[in-house]
Amino acid sequence: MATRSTVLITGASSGIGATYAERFARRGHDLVLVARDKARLEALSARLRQESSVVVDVLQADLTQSSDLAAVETRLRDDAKIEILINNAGVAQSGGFTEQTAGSIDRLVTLNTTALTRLAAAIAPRLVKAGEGAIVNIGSVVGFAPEFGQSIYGATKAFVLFLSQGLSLELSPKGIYVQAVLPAGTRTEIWERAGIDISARTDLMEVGELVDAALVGFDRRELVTIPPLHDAARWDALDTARQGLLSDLRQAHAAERYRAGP
Ligand SMILES: NC(=O)C1=CN([C@@H]2O[C@H](COP(=O)(O)OP(=O)(O)OC[C@H]3O[C@@H](n4cnc5c(N)ncnc54)[C@H](OP(=O)(O)O)[C@@H]3O)[C@@H](O)[C@H]2O)C=CC1
Ligand SMILES: N[C@@H](C=O)C(=O)O
Repeated sequence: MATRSTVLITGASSGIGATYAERFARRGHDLVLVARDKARLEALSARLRQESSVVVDVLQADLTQSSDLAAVETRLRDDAKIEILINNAGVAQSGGFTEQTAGSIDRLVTLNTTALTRLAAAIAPRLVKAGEGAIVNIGSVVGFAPEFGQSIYGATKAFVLFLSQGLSLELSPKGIYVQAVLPAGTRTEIWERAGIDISARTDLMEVGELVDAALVGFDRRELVTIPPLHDAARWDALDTARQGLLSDLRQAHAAERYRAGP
């Protein structure tokens, strides 16, 4: 990837996305920043232009709205300078499953999965044609953890991990790097936005530390980056066990244990 290739970051007005913007600007990358809050995007852009002398473009978009999503897809398809997509925009779940409404479910699923997938699909063909580029999808350790009680949110993050692993198998042979980043609790506005009280939480990672760790994985071209996981062997063992299961699954007959009988 060109040293000054442009990075498009969704959810760039705060938190992890805004921190990615700072870090890539420091690395000399031009930026396209996407979110709903144009004032915050403009303020961040002005600061980064001044601090890092990079080109920063603001693209206001609500990625749950089809016309806005289509505009970002068009930018990803048409702007040959964009070689890196940071698929970051996301919302957490407020309340339990039975407290959800059609609207809250649509927002969670549309932003965290549909928009992320559509944007990856928009840039991938152009990156494949160029033979280089990167797609970074921000998942979550909650995607491993139905026990954490955010069943829909966690399902969207399990989707992000699965999609990233699948895209890597399909695209890495064509020169495209795909990374899934799985943070654990990180101190950002996502909690307040979801009405979740974190005042008693002592286990939240600071967002700068999170993004810096994610970028270490990025620079190493790691497929699944889990910044809070100190023992990488734990993930390796889990994914190896998953892969080991595959050969047992394609069977013409049901398992004995499911055979109706006396
Ligand atoms: N913080 C944490 O503990 C963890 C976060 N994550 C993931 O990290 C990612 C970033 O979240 P984080 O930085 O923590 O949270 P923030 O709430 O700080 O940032 C979320 C970003 O997404 C944008 N956004 C929200 N809704 C929309 C929308 N409809 N259209 C476009 N942009 C939108 C927000 O901007 P605006 O309101 O201006 O649109 C904001 O820039 C998410 O995918 C989240 O699931 C994963 C694990 C842990
Ligand atoms: N965003 C957090 C949960 O709400 C997380 O992914 O840990």
